Amino acid sequence: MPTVIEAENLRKSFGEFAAVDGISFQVRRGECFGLLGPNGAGKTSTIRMLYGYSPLSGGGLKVFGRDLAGHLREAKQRIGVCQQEDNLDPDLPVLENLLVFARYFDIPRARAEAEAWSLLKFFALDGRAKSSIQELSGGMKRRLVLARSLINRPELLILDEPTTGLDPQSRHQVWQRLEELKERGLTILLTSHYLEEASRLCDRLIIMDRGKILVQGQPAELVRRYVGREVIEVVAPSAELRGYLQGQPVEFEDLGRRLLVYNLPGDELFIHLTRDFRQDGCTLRLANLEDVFLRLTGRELRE
Ligand SMILES: Nc1ncnc2c1ncn2[C@@H]1O[C@H](COP(=O)(O)OP(=O)(O)OP(=O)(O)O)[C@@H](O)[C@H]1O
Repeated sequence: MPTVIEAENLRKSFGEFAAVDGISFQVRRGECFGLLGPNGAGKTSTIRMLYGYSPLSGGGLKVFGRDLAGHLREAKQRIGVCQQEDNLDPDLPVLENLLVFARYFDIPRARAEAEAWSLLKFFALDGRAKSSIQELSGGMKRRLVLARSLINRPELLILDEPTTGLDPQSRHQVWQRLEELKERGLTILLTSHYLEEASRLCDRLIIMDRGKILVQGQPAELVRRYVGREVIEVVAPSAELRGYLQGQPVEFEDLGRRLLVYNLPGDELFIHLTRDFRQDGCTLRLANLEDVFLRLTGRELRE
């Protein structure tokens, strides 16, 4: 499968500080690729380089098979970008926001109008075409920004935290639309600090922390490799339970108010804990990407 993005030892520094500290990854055509990590991991700094908004401090970057710096103008015609902040024009109604944006790509008016209406329909905003931006809810604004990022029919869509700040219902609505775009073959690169978003949408992802890549791979595979199938979660663990676990052939992560037990040999431990440490409130759940981050760093993804 052809490669859409090839990042080789990519670096971004602000003075002495390395926000992106030599990361390498490839995004293939048609896949949804994620950059997952806590606040400050370097996700936004990375993707700003990918769409030419911020120059590299070091390393190499090819987009659509060619060095990005050497064909930036042409590449920008083929990329859609949705930044974290809703930078819509508050002085223009919904439809005009799309049409004005289309001018940056020299899209003829008639084609821009047809495209804009089709996008408004796709994002369930066609009833709002004449509304002012101030009248829109947070979810509608985000869907409009997404619609705007598709006005030039991009081959690559870059999304910086597409659902941050949205309520769960709006978030699911955005996920459904992104899944449909994926099915149509669009290549998507997104950043996120929601593990559910990353697991659901991404074919492959990298987990970043402090400017570096911790791991990369398919979400389910990473969970299997670093955590296993299930995890016992204990809320407010007692000293007795902690003492008991010390003597068991399991690994656990003690976060103080929460304790997580990994690499469970079978059901016996959970049965034992729920029987003999009933007051500790143990639950058994499926392992997830948050556990992977915790296993690798000893810290929580969302602190
Ligand atoms: N223009 C800048 N000048 C100085 N430092 C910066 C600048 N932009 C980002 N940083 C720093 O670089 C680091 C990475 O920031 P970045 O925004 O890339 O992280 P992030 O993973 O996208 O986090 P978030 O989820 O909060 O957006 C942070 O420590 C941030 O303070």
